[in-house]
Amino acid sequence: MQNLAVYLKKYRKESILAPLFKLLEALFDLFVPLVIARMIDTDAASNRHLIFLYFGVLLLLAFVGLGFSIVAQFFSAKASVGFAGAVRQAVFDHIQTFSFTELDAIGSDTLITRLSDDVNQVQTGVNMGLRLLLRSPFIVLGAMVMAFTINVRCALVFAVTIPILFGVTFLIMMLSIPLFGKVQAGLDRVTALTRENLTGVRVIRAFCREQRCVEEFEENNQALTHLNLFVGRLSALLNPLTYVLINIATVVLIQRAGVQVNLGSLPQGQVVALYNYMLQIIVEVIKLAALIITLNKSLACAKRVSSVLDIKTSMTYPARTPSFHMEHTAAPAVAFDDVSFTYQGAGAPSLSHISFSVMSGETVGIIGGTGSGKSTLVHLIPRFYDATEGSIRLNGCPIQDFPHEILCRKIGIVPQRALLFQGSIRENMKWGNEHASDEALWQALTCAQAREIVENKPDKLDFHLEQNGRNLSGGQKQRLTIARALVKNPQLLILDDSSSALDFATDAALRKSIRNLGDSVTTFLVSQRIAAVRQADKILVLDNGTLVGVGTHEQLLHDCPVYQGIYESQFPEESKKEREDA
Ligand SMILES: Nc1ncnc2c1ncn2[C@@H]1O[C@H](COP(=O)(O)OP(=O)(O)OP(=O)(O)O)[C@@H](O)[C@H]1O
Repeated sequence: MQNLAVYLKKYRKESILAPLFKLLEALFDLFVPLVIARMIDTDAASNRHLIFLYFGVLLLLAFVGLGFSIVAQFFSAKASVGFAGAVRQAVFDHIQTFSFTELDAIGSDTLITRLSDDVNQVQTGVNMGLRLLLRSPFIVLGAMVMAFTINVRCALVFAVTIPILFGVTFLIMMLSIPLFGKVQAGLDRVTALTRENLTGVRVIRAFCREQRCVEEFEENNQALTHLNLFVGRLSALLNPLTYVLINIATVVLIQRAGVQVNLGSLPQGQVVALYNYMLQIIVEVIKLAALIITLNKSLACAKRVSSVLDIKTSMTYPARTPSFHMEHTAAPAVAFDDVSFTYQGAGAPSLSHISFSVMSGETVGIIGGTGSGKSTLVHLIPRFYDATEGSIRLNGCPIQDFPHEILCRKIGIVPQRALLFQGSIRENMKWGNEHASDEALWQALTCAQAREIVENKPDKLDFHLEQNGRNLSGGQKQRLTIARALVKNPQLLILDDSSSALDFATDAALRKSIRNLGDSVTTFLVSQRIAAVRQADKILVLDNGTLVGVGTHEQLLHDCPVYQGIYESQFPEESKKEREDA
């Protein structure tokens, strides 16, 4: 958790001043019962002015205490809010460094809970901790010391009660700490279900799964509620237990003090002072109990936030570009050499011993059945994942030697799921190149067969896209994401099944304009459709993670049984005719 403490260091001054002012407030509070005792023990008839003086002192103590309390609150709020802001930013920045392997392993739902709810809990913990962590024990122990200055025999009641109080508090704390972690994990599950439900609402309704979703949510929500209730009850035990203990102690105290008052060895005012000290202890122990519950929650949340910061990304990039002479223009644009890849936690490899090379300017089709490894293969090129075995080279240079920005600049990838962000079309297009002119944007849109879509929108390039581009159709989104990748002028363009929502004519026109991009652009077209890849210079056929064929459409029809099978299933008439002709 030291990795979180670093962010509080920036608020060192506030973190010292907040408890300090709280201690000053506490010190003033401790004098109040003494002044009241003096007031009671003063003969009112002969010393009226003294009574008014004590009254004035009491008012002064109250106002000065209030002033200290406000200042302490200011500093603790400043420190805790600033600290939480810095932690939130640090966690967000750190997540950006994660490779897909880490993101897959930890899961986005728990990251959202940790970044929002957990950080908020830590903020509350820091705020309360700075104000009360020292104040409450200080008042409890201070009240005991003051009691000893009044009467040692009565003060012994305090000396016995206070350690028992601390013991009970500690026991409940130890029991509840691990449960708070479980509560947050339960919250992760509920967040995951909510997210899945909201993002998949159309599918859920189409399959009439609303009732099942409600039941599943209810099940998890109930489990979370029960756990929360159990932890709440456990923590709530603290208050009645401490009340009972203090009330017993108060009865014993009054009995002892009463005896001494009867004997004439203790003035009545001092009994009231002792009683007031006992009341102060009750109030502070209640605050302490609330503080401990909050701190427990905060600690459990802080551990979860800290564990995100502890994750080291498995992907590192060099700071410097490989020198120009290391990138050979004559070398293949992309070369896979005996590449295998297994997802973390998956038993079997998703790709096994893949070797092929592609020259600059070539168009490569990747085809294969569902789950054959097509997306996995293209995800290795921009280093979404690193190959578990073998090597991948770009222009003769290992991909691990490219700094992140250079790799990003070289490769334009259009993922299977078209994703656009809230903002104007122009803003989205400029993700590819922030300096791109409108002319360059229109060029990319034209190439991606998206010009008409934008021209028909009321504000053209300024048309506002909703979150996830939900005010566009699936095909429109796909074309805009292709245009976004083209704005980059990438050397490598990867289209991962990104024309699946396009009609045949648009798909054909798109492929034609991509083929015309020129010799400097190497294109990977991932598809399950033969029509989408048949004109590629080279087609890779994947079957269950292995490369079972490489060649042109004609070559593969001749010598790749898997390709033949796909062709027959998609073009039954033609393949029948070809067989008859043969
Ligand atoms: N993040 C992941 N974690 C674990 N296994 C994965 C992950 N992504 C994919 N896989 C597995 O890897 C294999 C290849 O998946 P991949 O997505 O590359 O197939 P694909 O050929 O692109 O399929 P499709 O045409 O359906 O998109 C599948 O068995 C899949 O279950």
